[in-house]
Amino acid sequence: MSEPSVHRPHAERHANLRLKVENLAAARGGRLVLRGISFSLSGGEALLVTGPNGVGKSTLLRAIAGLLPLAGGVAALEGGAPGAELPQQAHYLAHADGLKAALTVRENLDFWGRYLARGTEGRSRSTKEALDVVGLGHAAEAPFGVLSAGQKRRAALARLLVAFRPLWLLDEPLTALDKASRARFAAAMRDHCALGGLIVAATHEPLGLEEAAELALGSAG
Ligand SMILES: Nc1ncnc2c1ncn2[C@@H]1O[C@H](COP(=O)(O)OP(=O)(O)OP(=O)(O)O)[C@@H](O)[C@H]1O
Repeated sequence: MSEPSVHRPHAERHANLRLKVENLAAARGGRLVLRGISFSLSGGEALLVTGPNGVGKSTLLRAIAGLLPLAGGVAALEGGAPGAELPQQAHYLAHADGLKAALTVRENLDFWGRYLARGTEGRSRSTKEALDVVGLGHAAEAPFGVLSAGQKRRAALARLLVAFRPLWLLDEPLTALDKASRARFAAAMRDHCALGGLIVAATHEPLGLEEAAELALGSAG
C-alpha cells in the first residue's frame, strides 16, 4: 500500500535550509566557555543541547543567535531567504520571556506580529491562533505582568508563532509548563519541524521530540 501523499508547500520552501556550526568558540566574562563545537542541522530537524549547569548551553544558543560575538568558528544558516542574516531568520527564546508587563497578552503578540511577520504571510499565525495553540485564549486581554509563571511562558511561546522564522533557538522552553501545556507545545514544535523548520533547544528534560539528535556538552569548568 502506498503512503498517503501529504502536500507541504512550506516544507518544500525550507527543504534546503541548513544550519552549519563549525568549530565554534565562545567566551563569557573573558573566559572561554565553548570551543570546537561543530554540528549541522537540516530543515525539519531538531537538536537537543544537554549537559550540566554552567557548561555553556545558553551560551551556545546566544552565540548562534548573534547575541554574543564568536570567539572563533562559524554559525550560518544556508539556503534561507536571499540576503537575510541568520538572526533575521531565527527566534531566540531566552529564560526571560521578553514581553511587556503593562501590555495585554494580545497587545504584546500583536506588536511582535506586526514587527516581525512582514513577508511571512501564510506562514505566520494570527494572535488568536497562536494563543489557541498554547491554550491561552482566555487570557488574551490580561496584562502580561499579572499572568502566572506558566502562563507567561505560554505567552512567550506564542510569540514564536505570530511571526514565522525557520530557526527556533529555545532555552529551556518547557520551564514552568504544566503537563497539558508541555504536550501542546511539543505538538507545536513537531509541526514546526514538519513544515521544514529547525529547532535547537537547550534542555534538562525530554521535550517530546523523539527524532531529535542530541549534543551533549561536557562537564562544566
Ligand atoms: N555574563 C556573564 N559573565 C560572566 N560569566 C558568565 C556570564 N554568563 C554566563 N557566564 C558563565 O558562563 C558559563 C556558561 O553559562 P551558561 O549560562 O551558558 O550555562 P548553561 O549550560 O546554560 O547552564 P544552566 O544549565 O544552568 O542554564 C557559566 O560558568 C556561567 O557562570
